Formats: sequence, C-alpha cells, structure tokens
Amino acid sequence: MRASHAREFKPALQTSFQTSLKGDSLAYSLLGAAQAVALVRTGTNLPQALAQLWARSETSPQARGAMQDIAYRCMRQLGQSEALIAQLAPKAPDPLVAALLACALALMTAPDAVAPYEEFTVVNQTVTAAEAHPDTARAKAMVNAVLRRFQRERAALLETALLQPVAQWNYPQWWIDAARTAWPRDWQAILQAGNGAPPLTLRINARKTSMEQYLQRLQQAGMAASAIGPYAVRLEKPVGVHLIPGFAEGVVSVQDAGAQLAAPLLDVQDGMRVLDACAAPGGKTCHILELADAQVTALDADPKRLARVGENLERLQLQATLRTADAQSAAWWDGQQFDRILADVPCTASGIVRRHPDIRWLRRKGDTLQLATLSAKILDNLWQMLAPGGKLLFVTCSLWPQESEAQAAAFAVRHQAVRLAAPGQLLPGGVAGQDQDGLFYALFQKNA
Ligand SMILES: C[S@@+](CC[C@H](N)C(=O)[O-])C[C@H]1O[C@@H](n2cnc3c(N)ncnc32)[C@H](O)[C@@H]1O
Repeated sequence: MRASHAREFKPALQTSFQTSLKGDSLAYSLLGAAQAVALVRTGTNLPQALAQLWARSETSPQARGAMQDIAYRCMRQLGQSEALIAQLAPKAPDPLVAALLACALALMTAPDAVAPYEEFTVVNQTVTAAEAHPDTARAKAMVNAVLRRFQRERAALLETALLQPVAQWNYPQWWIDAARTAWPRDWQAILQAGNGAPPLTLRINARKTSMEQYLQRLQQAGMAASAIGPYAVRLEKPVGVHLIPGFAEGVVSVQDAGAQLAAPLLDVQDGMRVLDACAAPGGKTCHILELADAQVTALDADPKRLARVGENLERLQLQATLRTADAQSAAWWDGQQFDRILADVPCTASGIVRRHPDIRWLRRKGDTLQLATLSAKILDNLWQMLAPGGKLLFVTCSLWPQESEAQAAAFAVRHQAVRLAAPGQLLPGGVAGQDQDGLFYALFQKNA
C-alpha cells in the first residue's frame, strides 16, 4: 500500500444525514451499505452498524436486505477492494468515499456465477450515491473516474492487487499468518471457507417433532433439505426465519450443525442441575432443555443479550433461571454445585467468520491473548461450582490454539481435570455435506 493510503479514518461520519435518494434504488442501498462499512472501519460491528442506520431511517425491508447483502459482500472482499483503491485513487479517499468505492468494487468483482447487478448500473448508481451525501459529493467525479478506469483496466489492476496476500485472501496479514502457523496443512481451505456464504442449518426440537416428520413437513412446503446430524437439518436455499415452517411455534431453531454437538456431549439427565455460564443468545441452553427436564441456570454478563435467551425460551416453551452476572466471579452463586457446566466462553470468533465477515477487520492481533486470559479466569472460577463426578464442557468458536487446545491442556493440568472424549477442533466446512462452523470442544470430569 502506498504511504498516502495508510489508513487515517475520520471517526466522525455524518450517518444521521437523511438522503433524498429513492428508497428502492441501488444508489440508496449502496450509500447505506457504505455508511455501515465506514462504521465498521471505526470499530463498530456490522450488525450494530446496520441497526444504527435503520433505527433512524425509514428503510423498507427490501432495501434493508439489499444494504445488508452489499455490506456483507464488501466485508468478504475488502482486502481486494482496498488494494484496488490504493492503485486507482490518487490519494487515500475520505472514509465514506473509500467505503462507497469498496462496496461498488465488491459488486463489480462478485464471485457469483451471475453478477448481482449489471456493471454499468453499479457504476452509475455509485456516482448517484456519491452525489447525494455531503461527505462524498465533492468526490463524485473521482468516484466516476476510479470505477470507469477499473472497468477499462480490470485484468491488470486485479493482477497487481492479487500479488498482496491481504487482497488475495481478504483477511488482515496477521490473521493469514496466524492461520498458517496454527494450521500449516489446512490454512488455505480454512481462509476460503470463511469467505463463503454460510448455510442455513436448523435444529429440530425433539420435544415437538422427529427428524422424519420435519423433513416431510419441509417436503410438503416445497423446501429442499437434508438431515446432517441427529437434530440438524440443512435447507438447500437459505430463507428468512418467518418462512421456516414451524419456527414461530418452536418446532425448530436456527443453529449451526457444529454448535448442535454441545448439548448431547454434556449428557444431561432429567433432574440434573446445569449451569450455562455464557448463555446468550441461548442456542445451547435451549437445546439442553429440549433433550432433558433439567434445572438450568443461564448466565450472561450482558443483560441485553440475556434477554434474547428469554425470548428463545419463550418461543420454544422452555424454562430456565436467567442471571445477569460475570462468570469470572462467584458473587452470584448460592454455593450449590452443578452436575453439568457449559462454558461457551467469549473468544475471537475466528471460527465463524463466514457468518460474521466483519470480525476479521475488527479484531486486533492482541485480542487472542486478552480473550484467552479472560476465559481462563472464567474456567477456573466455574470449576469450584462443579459437583464431584460432574462434567464441564469447554467450547469456543475460535481457530486459534491459544484460546482452544492450549487453553484446555493448561486447564486440565491446573485442576487435575480428567479429559473425556470430545471432538477437539472442528475446522470450518468440515467433512463433506456437514458444513459446520469452526468450533472447539473439550470435555472435563471432576474426580468423584
Ligand atoms: C460465544 S457466546 C455464547 C453463545 C451461546 N452459548 C449460544 O450457544 O447461544 C459468549 C457469551 O459470553 C458472554 N460473556 C462474555 N463475558 C462474560 C463473562 N465474563 N461472564 C459471563 N458471560 C460473558 C457474552 O455476552 C456472550 O453472550
């Protein structure tokens, strides 16, 4: 990257500006997506950035869908787009201009078999979008020139950009290096899997249906699907939750196939006391309760996220005790030990980047150590709460050994914990047809 393209993002963006663009135009969606991308570049995660924009504008569901699609595509191709912009723009553009160009370039280089929009439409609508916002209006001619030059010199520009690993893989360099070090054989497949669109996997509620019944229900609804686990069903074409048969009545939930391994591994029996120590939004809490009549305490440090556990329990007609508390502390605990503990600890989320493609651009290299330190404290604190003979399942959605296997090994030594059979590291994608997220599982038992 040229020196003039070193990142200097202005933190103040005029995101509250109400545009006069037509709500159903591509220009409107491009401008919204660009604002979200610019917010990500100042440290906001993408779902929050989009929610922030939608909270103050009357954006139709269709336009929201289009904005979200463009912003997510942009995240998956940001390395390449920024390398192209560095070649094309005479000096580093202002943040919103850079984000708008990155969104346009993501559409113009989309890996889809059929391009999402005609290229000339993307160019025209990007210029229209630039004209419509005070932070980009002055750059209208530059935006036009950059995109038209990209059209003319596409092959050569891409060839040069792709010489840089960040542009080739669309991850920060430190992330590429970390993947290579941790997974010398699989790092390319791992990075590639993180750039794909995630599948839509459902978990059937064993209290309300069987796999056979539910597959039949989908067939009757004309939705192609296949069973990819004892409770896991993958829909061939992802759809919104409101279109999933039985979702509203709690017959199914959305949950990755890998994440569905947690509840069966915990081996919860009726009547057991179970602690789900980092529970929100409650996917695993609910699965535990679908499989056994257990007394579950669902804990989370974030009250807003914990409220989502409540909503999920309600939809599925299940019950648990909800506690907003810090799993590093025992201040909330009544001293009664648990038979089972699930520790689905906070982590870098490097194993679920295909669902959250913004994560790679938000994380910093030092986050891994910081989060591993926090989760070690959580694990150490939870161990005293486990009854003798009880089991603790440690889960992360990370690919970094520091947060996963190294953490598990050190924990076992610190507490003389017996390590039981568990999958260990699941790489994203996984075995053919399964297509799960990159999760880590370690199961411990306390000596009786
Ligand atoms: C990986 S998510 C849990 C996902 C959840 N188990 C599921 O399956 O839906 C980690 C959760 O840990 C929570 N968390 C972070 N730090 C925490 C702490 N110190 N104590 C308790 N919860 C914490 C976060 O708010 C987040 O909801």
